[in-house]
Amino acid sequence: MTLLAIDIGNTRLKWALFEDAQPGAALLAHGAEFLENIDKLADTTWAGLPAPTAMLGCAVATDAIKRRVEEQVEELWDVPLRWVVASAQEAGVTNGYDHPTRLGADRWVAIIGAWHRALAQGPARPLVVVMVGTAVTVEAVDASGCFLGGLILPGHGIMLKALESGTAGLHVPTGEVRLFPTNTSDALTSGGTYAIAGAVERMVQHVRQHCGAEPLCVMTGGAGWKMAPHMSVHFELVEGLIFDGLLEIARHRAAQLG
Ligand SMILES: Nc1ncnc2c1ncn2[C@@H]1O[C@H](COP(=O)(O)OP(=O)(O)O)[C@@H](O)[C@H]1O
Ligand SMILES: CC(C)(COP(=O)(O)O)[C@@H](O)C(=O)NCCC(=O)O
Ligand SMILES: [K+]
Repeated sequence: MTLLAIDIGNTRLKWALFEDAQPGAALLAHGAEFLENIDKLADTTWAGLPAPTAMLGCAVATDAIKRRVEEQVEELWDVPLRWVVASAQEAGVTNGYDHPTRLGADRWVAIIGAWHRALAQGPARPLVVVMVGTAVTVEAVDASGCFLGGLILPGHGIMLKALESGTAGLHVPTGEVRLFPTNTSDALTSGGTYAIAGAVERMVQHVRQHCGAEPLCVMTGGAGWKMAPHMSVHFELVEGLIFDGLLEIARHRAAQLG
C-alpha cells in the first residue's frame, strides 16, 4: 500500500509518496510548491502519480488553502485525505499544551517524528525539536515522551518584513551572517539568525535543567540549512521530519485498528 503524505505550511506545500505506510518506507516521489501554485498540482506533478492507497496530511494554512488541496486530490483519486490534528496523546507522545488541539498540527507531527527518531538511536532521552519555516518553533520533550511546551518566533522573512515596515531606514538587501556586522544588511541578517540560534540555545538549557539530561536537538524546515552553520548547540538536521512523523502516525493508527 502506498501513502501520499502532505504538509501544508504557511509558505509551501510539501508532499511525498511512500511505498508503504510505515517508517523507513521507500520514497517514490516528492515535491514542494509555494502556496500560490497549488492549484496546478492536479494538472501537473500529481497527474503523473499512481493513485495512492491512503493519504495523510498536516496543515497549518487557512481552511481555504486546505480546501483547495482537497479539491485537487478529489479530482484525481477516490481516496480520503485525512488531516492530523494535535491531540492529548498519539504514537507514544503526550501533549502538555493547555489546549492540546490548539497546538499546530505540523509541530505535533514533527515532535512525533523526532521522538521515534531518537528512540531508534538508543535509550529514551529528552528532545529539543526545531522547525525553521515561515515561523520558527522550538519544542521541548522530556525522556518519557511528554511534550512540555515550546517557543514560537518569527522566521527570517517575517523578522525582516516587520523591521522594514516598522522603521524608516531598514530597506536593504539581504546580507551575510557576521559575528560583528558592520553594515545594515549584515546587521539584519545576523540579528535574525542569532535570534533563532539563541532561542534554541536557551531551550536546550531549559530542558537540560528541567530533565537533568542532555537533550537531543533535531532541526528541520525549509530554512533549516540556512541556520545550520550558525547554531551554538549540537543538532541533527533532518529534512523529512514531518514525513517521518506522518509515517509513524499512520503505522500507529493502523496497529490500533488491528
Ligand atoms: N528553495 C526554497 N524554497 C522555499 N523556501 C525556501 C527555500 N530555501 C529556503 N527557504 C526558506 O524556507 C521557508 C519556507 O520553509 P517551509 O518549511 O516550506 O515553511 P512552511 O512550512 O512554513 O511553509 C521560507 O520562508 C524561506 O525562508
Ligand atoms: C506556529 C505555526 C504558525 C508554524 O507554522 P509554519 O512556520 O510551519 O508555517 C503553526 O504551527 C501554527 O499555526 N500553530 C498554531 C498555534 C500553536 O501551535 O500554538
Ligand atoms: K511547517
